[in-house]
Amino acid sequence: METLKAAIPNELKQSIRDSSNVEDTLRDTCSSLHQFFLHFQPFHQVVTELADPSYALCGKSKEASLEYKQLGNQCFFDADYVKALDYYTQALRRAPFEVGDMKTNLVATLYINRAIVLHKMNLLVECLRDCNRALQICPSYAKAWYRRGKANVSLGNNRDAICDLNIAKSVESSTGGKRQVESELKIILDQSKGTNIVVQPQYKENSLSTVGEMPQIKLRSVSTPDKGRGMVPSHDVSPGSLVHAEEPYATIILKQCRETHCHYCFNDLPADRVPCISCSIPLYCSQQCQIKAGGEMFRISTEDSNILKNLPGDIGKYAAEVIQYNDCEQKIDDVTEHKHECQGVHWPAVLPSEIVLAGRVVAKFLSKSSSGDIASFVENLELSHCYEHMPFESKLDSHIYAIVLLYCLKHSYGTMFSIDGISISQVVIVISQIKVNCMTVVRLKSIDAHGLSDQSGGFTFHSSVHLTSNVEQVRVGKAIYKAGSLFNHSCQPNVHAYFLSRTLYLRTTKVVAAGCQLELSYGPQVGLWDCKDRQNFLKDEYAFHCQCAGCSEVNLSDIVINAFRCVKPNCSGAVLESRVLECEKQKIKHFPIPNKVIKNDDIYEVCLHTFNQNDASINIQPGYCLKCGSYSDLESSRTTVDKALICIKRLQDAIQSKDISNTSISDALRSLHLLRSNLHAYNKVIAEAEDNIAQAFCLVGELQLSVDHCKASIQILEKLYDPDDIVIAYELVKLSSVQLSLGDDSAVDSISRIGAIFSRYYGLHADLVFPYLQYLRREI
Ligand SMILES: C[S@@+](CC[C@H](N)C(=O)[O-])C[C@H]1O[C@@H](n2cnc3c(N)ncnc32)[C@H](O)[C@@H]1O
Repeated sequence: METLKAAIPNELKQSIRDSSNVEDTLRDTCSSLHQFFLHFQPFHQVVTELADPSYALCGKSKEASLEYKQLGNQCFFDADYVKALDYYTQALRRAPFEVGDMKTNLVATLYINRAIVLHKMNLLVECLRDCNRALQICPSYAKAWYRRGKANVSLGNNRDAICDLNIAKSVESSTGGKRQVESELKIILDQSKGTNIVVQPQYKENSLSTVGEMPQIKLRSVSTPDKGRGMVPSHDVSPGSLVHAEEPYATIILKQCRETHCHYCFNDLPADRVPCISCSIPLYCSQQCQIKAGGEMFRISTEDSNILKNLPGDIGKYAAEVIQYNDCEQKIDDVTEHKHECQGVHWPAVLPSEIVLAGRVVAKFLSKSSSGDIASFVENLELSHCYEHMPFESKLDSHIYAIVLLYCLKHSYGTMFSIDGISISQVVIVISQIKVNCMTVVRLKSIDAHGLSDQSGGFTFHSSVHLTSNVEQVRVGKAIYKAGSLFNHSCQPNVHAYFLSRTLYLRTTKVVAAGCQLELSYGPQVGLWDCKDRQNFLKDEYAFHCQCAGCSEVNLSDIVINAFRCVKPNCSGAVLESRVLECEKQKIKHFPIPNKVIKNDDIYEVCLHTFNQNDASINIQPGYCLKCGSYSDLESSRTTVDKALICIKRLQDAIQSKDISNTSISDALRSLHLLRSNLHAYNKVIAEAEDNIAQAFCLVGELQLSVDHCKASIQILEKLYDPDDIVIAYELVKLSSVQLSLGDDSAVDSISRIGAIFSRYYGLHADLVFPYLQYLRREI
């Protein structure tokens, strides 16, 4: 890409810098750049490498698959099942579907090899699912029926096991094999004599289960002068109400999650992950997701399935059920998001995620449009964009990527569209729409103090240890939601956005009066960063200047979050550095002070002097206390704080490496003292230091001290955020787990508070989003 960029003539770059969609100059710059590339050999080279399957490493390869299979076999014989599992998955990723290995289909063989490993690892349901997959490909695969029978025995499903083994006996061709199955059958039949055989339900593929809560609130779109379109409710809405639920228009997994999360539903990948049938990039949690993303199903050879027709009545019915239930349930959507990328080509793996997402948006349009009229594409999408406000580098990148992407898509869509100034400019706009409207899909993950994470939602706890649990938000994907894009941003949001699988849910966290905007946070919010940092982030990421109440009205959090303390011993005033002060001064000037502030408000406590001034004559200087006007030498305080922070960082590293010494804790305690004597009591840095020290004390078993420091951290965060903010609930999760370990009765209060906050933010979905909650509830 850099070669392409460097070769573009300066004159053309200048036109791109000045290009605008409004004045229609964008089409000309797109057309000129396209013409330039057409005569530039390295461009053709780039496109060939990206879009020609013969150059790509993402296709299927029998040789590569067999190599991984061999490595898997070796690890299996060495009883290294974890590695064997991984090698068989890698082999499956690369195995071409139609290829045989000895007499059996290679993919089916690999599923069975992996099923045996899963059985050894006692992952029985996963083992059963792999057997089903092998049988869907080769219904008369005796080894697969046999393995299925063995897994069913381990699961206590004797009835199914007997059926499986009977089928295995019937389809097994060798006498030795038949004898082995017979002896296995005899053992189960003997065991089952005199006992009632339990009929278990068939183990199905993972399903995308969601709780059936539907939004009941009527919303309408309104137009506002400062934020464009926005969404408002038609009547008053109480906190915790579900106001919106939506499936995405298009999604893409983030590169760093490709090996850990399902490429379709974004949930954690299980041990029996399912690779794409036609290329070696995506991994799915189930066949359902694989089919929904790629549109391809395992194909059963008719010749092979005929063998099952010879089975006696009941057993034949049973076999048909095992190998076909997925097909019956599965409704295949013609518009699948991965199909057009799925020819083993390189571009979906190497282009930036946003560009691959733009490809998915375009592909969705193309597969739905009859004429391939790409000129009307952007209009149909009805999303806002920021092309005019994008910096030059982004404008240039989007021109280059739009041309490259269209050439890559051409390989899948042939003559459905022509590549010219019109189509390229449409894709440039789509790229800028993605910049403004794309949501990051996140998952909540809890990590205990020993670094173990809750992968499956199923917790196994030792009765004596209640581990501290840190709640972490993991960014897993990017998605476009068409109606969801109409909700504006606020740094003091009244709506909380979260995701179950790929579905977006929006829930109110405050009372919202009829006609008032429902606003969510695009990332930054009051309490997380100061006003300047939030505004810079929104400018860089979304290209707008935030006009929300949090950025225009004075609030306690923005004043104290980075503040120093006053030199006067008992003064609670905040002292600001110039960077923060500039931003706050703007707000103070426009804040109707006497009306809004009550004298005993915290905010009055930290900047009383400022409020006593007439707003016309406000003259605050960096380094002067906002309450009493005393001067502090911020340079010397900054030096002390920086030194103390080095020490806190050392403790953080020690926590990460689980190597905490008494010296590192006592050094951190001294640093905490220095922070407290230089920074304002509500400064976020103190909260973070308290939190680190709490974690360290927990790890060395000093649980009471851990509780004390955890509480100190929460007290500050309650000043920076709303006391009922979800961030406080995350902190309370840590506190309550240590309190439980101590047998401290106040755990009950902490857990009730967590429950109340979670149900406001996640409603009926709270337990699904954060299964650890169920464990905490059980404890009280
Ligand atoms: C996802 S869209 C929201 C819907 C948009 N207002 C529309 O008309 O389509 C994001 C765009 O809305 C505007 N916007 C959203 N929140 C804003 C805020 N707090 N301040 C200023 N503009 C905002 C910006 O133009 C931003 O690029």
